[in-house]
Amino acid sequence: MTTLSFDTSKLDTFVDANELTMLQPMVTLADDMLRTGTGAGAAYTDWINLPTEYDRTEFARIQSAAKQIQSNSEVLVVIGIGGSYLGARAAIDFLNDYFSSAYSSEQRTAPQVVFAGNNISGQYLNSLIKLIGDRDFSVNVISKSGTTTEPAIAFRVFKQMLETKYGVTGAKARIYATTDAQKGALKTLADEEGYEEFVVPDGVGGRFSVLTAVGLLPIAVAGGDIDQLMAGAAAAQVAYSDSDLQNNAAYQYAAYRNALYRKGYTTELLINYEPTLVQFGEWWKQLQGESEGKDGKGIFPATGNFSTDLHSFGQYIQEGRRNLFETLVRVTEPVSDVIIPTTDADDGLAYLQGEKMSYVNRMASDGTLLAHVDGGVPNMVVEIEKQDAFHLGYLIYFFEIAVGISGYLNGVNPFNQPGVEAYKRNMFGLLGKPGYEELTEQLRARL
Ligand SMILES: O=P(O)(O)OC[C@H]1O[C@H](O)[C@H](O)[C@@H](O)[C@@H]1O
Repeated sequence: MTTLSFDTSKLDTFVDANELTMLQPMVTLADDMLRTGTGAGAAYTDWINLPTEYDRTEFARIQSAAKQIQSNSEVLVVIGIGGSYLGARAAIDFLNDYFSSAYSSEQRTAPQVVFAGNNISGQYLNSLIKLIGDRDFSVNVISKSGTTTEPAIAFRVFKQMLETKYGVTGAKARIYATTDAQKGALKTLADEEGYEEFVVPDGVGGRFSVLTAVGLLPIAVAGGDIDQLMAGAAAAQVAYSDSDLQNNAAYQYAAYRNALYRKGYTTELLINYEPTLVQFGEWWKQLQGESEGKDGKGIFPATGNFSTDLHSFGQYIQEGRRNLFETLVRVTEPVSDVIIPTTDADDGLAYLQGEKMSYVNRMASDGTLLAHVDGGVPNMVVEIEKQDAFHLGYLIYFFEIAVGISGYLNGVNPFNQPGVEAYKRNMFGLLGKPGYEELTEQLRARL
């Protein structure tokens, strides 16, 4: 089996092979724009070669910082929003036991990694503070711009907590700042206070930054093998470098999505059958949504956590409006398994006794796929062999390179996100931030 297989055999009734061939010239052009830096947003495409061209010295510093945190902290608070936390959260869930975050100190082999600054809820923050209790903790504050409101508020709170607990000097030694190399409020503060700093490279946008210090430090603290993560991404960098659709599964994925979109399939559901993959879907949603949803177009990215959601909106997928398609992400070898117990009790499960749950799960996914295809929902399958760091790196790169091609195929700049500013402006206006006086008046009059 290959590291990642991409199966489009159930698309036959939706997309003709000929349609893909017709897209090849556009894919070739998109590939050229992406790789020669002649496309829109080219200044933000350094993630393409990141798996092989990263700062080795900083990488070693990340590993020693992770060891330091593991040695003096029971908890690491990762403060960030969007691309500054989704990748780490996805990877940590993907690589660890589902409930590892709830383990007791005795059960734990690495610090508990918790996330703050990804919402504006005081209730959430209070509950997190309660969870940390009197345990030793460190903070990794992450913001590429260094000016995002949500993490800035959370950082104020945790900085104060650290100073109260460890004193001003002690606190500084427990704060790790991941931000721009030159600019932003966080960079200025980190320089002034002397925090250990890590860099979000200029040419890597937030949603493409999981393989930089942004993702790597929290992942390493949680015990993830970041060498293997980078090795997997590097292998994918080689595997997905050919512009010929026949030889490039990531490009095929981009082209099929485009063909489907043109036919009115405007919502894509990324499907999983493992709770440890749920957060991967959240990471993917930002990657797709911010890259493609602009200029009045783009596929709407959503997720399906199965079989759970089959019992909630499964009905809609099967028989609702026919504008959906699904991309199933599944893992061949289960991380662990349960054998369905043998019993005399007549609970209707006699035909399954002695079977592995992974077998039942597999049959559920195969059966669902066929049912959804029969119901008019195109399905593609991305399958990785194992749920480990190497395969995760490979999978991340698959989706990243695909979205670059996909954005260009749909005629948008996949590397900006101008629309995200609209809510921020209104929030600042309503909060009365200096410089927004006129807007403040206009908005308040409308409420
Ligand atoms: O890392 P930061 O600069 O704090 O940005 C965090 C996130 O917020 C922004 O609004 C952007 O739209 C996202 O692309 C980004 O990942």
